[in-house]
Amino acid sequence: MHSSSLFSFGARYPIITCRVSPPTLAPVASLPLPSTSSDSLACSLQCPHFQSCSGCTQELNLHRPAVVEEASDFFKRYGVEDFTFDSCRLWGWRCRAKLAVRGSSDNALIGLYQEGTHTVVDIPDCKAHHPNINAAIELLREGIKVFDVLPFDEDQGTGDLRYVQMAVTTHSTSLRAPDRYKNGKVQVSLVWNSRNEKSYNADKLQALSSFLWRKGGPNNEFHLIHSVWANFQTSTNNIIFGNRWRHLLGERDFWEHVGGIDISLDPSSFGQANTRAFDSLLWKLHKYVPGGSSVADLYAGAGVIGLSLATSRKCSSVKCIEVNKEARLSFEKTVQRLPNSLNCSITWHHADASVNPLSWIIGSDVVVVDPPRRGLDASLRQMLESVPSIEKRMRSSSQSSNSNAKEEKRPWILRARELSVHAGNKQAPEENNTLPQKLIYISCGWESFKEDCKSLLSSRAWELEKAHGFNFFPGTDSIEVLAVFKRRVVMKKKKKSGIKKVGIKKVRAK
Ligand SMILES: C[S@@+](CC[C@H](N)C(=O)[O-])C[C@H]1O[C@@H](n2cnc3c(N)ncnc32)[C@H](O)[C@@H]1O
Repeated sequence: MHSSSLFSFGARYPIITCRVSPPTLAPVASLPLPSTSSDSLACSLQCPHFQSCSGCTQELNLHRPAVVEEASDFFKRYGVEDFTFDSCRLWGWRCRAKLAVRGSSDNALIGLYQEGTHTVVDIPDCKAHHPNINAAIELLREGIKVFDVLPFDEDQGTGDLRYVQMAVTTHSTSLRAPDRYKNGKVQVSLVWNSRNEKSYNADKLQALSSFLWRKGGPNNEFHLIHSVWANFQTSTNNIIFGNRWRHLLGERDFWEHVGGIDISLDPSSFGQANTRAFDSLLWKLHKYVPGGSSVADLYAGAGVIGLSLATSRKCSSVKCIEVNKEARLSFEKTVQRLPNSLNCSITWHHADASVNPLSWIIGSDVVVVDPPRRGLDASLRQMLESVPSIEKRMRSSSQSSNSNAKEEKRPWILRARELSVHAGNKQAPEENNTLPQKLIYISCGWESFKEDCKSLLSSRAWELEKAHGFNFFPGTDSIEVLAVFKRRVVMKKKKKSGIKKVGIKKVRAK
């Protein structure tokens, strides 16, 4: 149970929508809206791991990370007076966690690194995790002990289990909607320190996964485990996952429901950690995309944003660009569950958005970018800043060239076309030379966003129309931003004609 309210702090503060949910799953009475120092207490983390674990940095005022005020002031400076902040769920929000496994089989440490070290802190009572992630961790800990699974030793490169990824699906249509979140099931991915499933320690992997399924699978009073996967990784670098994935037990497909569509997420593709907050962001985003638009979704992952727009805004075309080829399978599965009536050309391209970025946005009305924390690739940002001059050049060259379409020869475009997936009822539209009038920037990195935003605005190609913040990471001083830019209208200077103005007499109608 949670309380949901809208409260405004007047002109100086952003509008904050706060949904206060309790740290445990037991139903509690709605909490009154915090207004003074009692804010901090009502919305405090209350986590025993705070300060030893690097995951959370803010213990009080979870509903209002300090950066919100800075963001509000920043947007005001650029003409957006009505920045809003949606606070969403404050505890148990994390539906996707990657955790290191260290220590010994008798005393496994499953958690995050201590700030600035490679010492893993065990976090069995993490308040950010969906409670079923914590339950699955306990089961895993038991299995590690029973089967003498050796946690990874970074110095020696030895051991069996390096990391675990836990992802919760809250999409169970057999349950009543209010019961779905708390009954989420966990997809467990074990990152195994071997080349493949035939390696010397494969029997332990098999024993551990069977244990998780036996104790947490559908034959138990509480069905906790959705599925078990293995990822094989032997490299000495810090990269968590290797390239080889194996589905071991349970359902292969993992479904979630956000932004009005069912989405499939394989463990290897990017998924947002805060499912409910992402859902809120998507619904807000829909409002800014005119019906029937052509959309380019850059940094698309499995195409969740583009596909949700295709459905809700009846887009005429959606083009998703993503560098991780593993996301393709999830995209294809999601497309299969879209409504049959959709009259949209949908494509997903395995490509780097920073290489010839113009080719990806040409022909689109709206471009959506959702880059990693480091922000936009410089080549993409520069291209977006040059949109007006590119448009001008294209206009004059199309007037001078004849109308016969040229054969495409650029290798990176031909390659990306080969690696693309085409879905939807509609054929890909004829390529036209329009460039987007709207740019929607979704950001999880406030510092890089500010730099990109300032640069886009100083180019005078774009102006800010709206901005919203979402509490994607309660317990930290980070927020997710949704910023809407529109093309700046440039007033044409009147040409001096050189002819003297002749006074025009107003003739009154009689
Ligand atoms: C913050 S995630 C967003 C994913 C997706 N929009 C979603 O919400 O599920 C950023 C994505 O950008 C991808 N990416 C990073 N650099 C890229 C690039 N240069 N070109 C295309 N995709 C890139 C990553 O693989 C990742 O899937």
